[in-house]
Amino acid sequence: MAAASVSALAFEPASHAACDATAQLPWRRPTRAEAEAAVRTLIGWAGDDPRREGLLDTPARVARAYEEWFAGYAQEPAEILERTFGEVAGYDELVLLRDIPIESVCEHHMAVIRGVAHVAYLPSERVVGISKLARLVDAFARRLQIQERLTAEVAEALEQTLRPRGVAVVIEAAHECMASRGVRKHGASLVTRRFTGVFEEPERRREVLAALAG
Ligand SMILES: Nc1nc2c(ncn2[C@@H]2O[C@H](COP(=O)(O)OP(=O)(O)OP(=O)(O)O)[C@@H](O)[C@H]2O)c(=O)[nH]1
Ligand SMILES: [Zn+2]
Repeated sequence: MAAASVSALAFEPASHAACDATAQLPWRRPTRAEAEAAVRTLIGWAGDDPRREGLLDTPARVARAYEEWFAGYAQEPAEILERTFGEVAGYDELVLLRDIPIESVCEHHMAVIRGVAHVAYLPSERVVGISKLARLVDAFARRLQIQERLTAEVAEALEQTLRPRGVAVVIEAAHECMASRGVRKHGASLVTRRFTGVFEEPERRREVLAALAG
């Protein structure tokens, strides 16, 4: 469609405090109607006509999809790790969950980050259900992120809630913003690592990295 006809569309105005980065008003979450209007604006910006039949329901679908992609904002990491188990027969060795698939969204381009996370900790008395490690990763991944912060937040939440002797988090992920646009480097992946407690010691760090490598 021609650019002239797109610019002639009567989009709903996006002049509310929720979207205006320069506004002095406190931020508020936009309504669903405002979110859908913003999607119509982006469809127009892409060069298409949001009024055509195939696109009529798209803003509502995108709003629903956002609720899944960004479900992490509604999750409280400490609650995920609330239930712990103390009957471990003295087990005090490494607990390591490897290859947890992750999907996140980069906060610079809102493009997908996809990869795996490895989460390890050295318990002190209590352990957490392993599914909770994956849930914890998701709670932070399903937000706008940079990988370094995602890595640090997972480690910090485990450290604060479980108080283990040490935590190691390694994430390896490909950034769609580097593959489908910009520098266009398919296959490159970013590796980020965070170590706390005993894993700050070089020897223990080597041990956990060897375990992570399988
Ligand atoms: N450190 C880090 N950088 C990221 C992450 N996700 C995306 N980026 C980078 O964020 C940077 C944003 O740079 P800008 O120069 O502001 O944006 P840009 O002009 O779109 O940059 P290009 O992607 O190089 O075209 C880019 O280099 C991205 O590759 C991440 O998780 N961690
Ligand atoms: Zn990006």
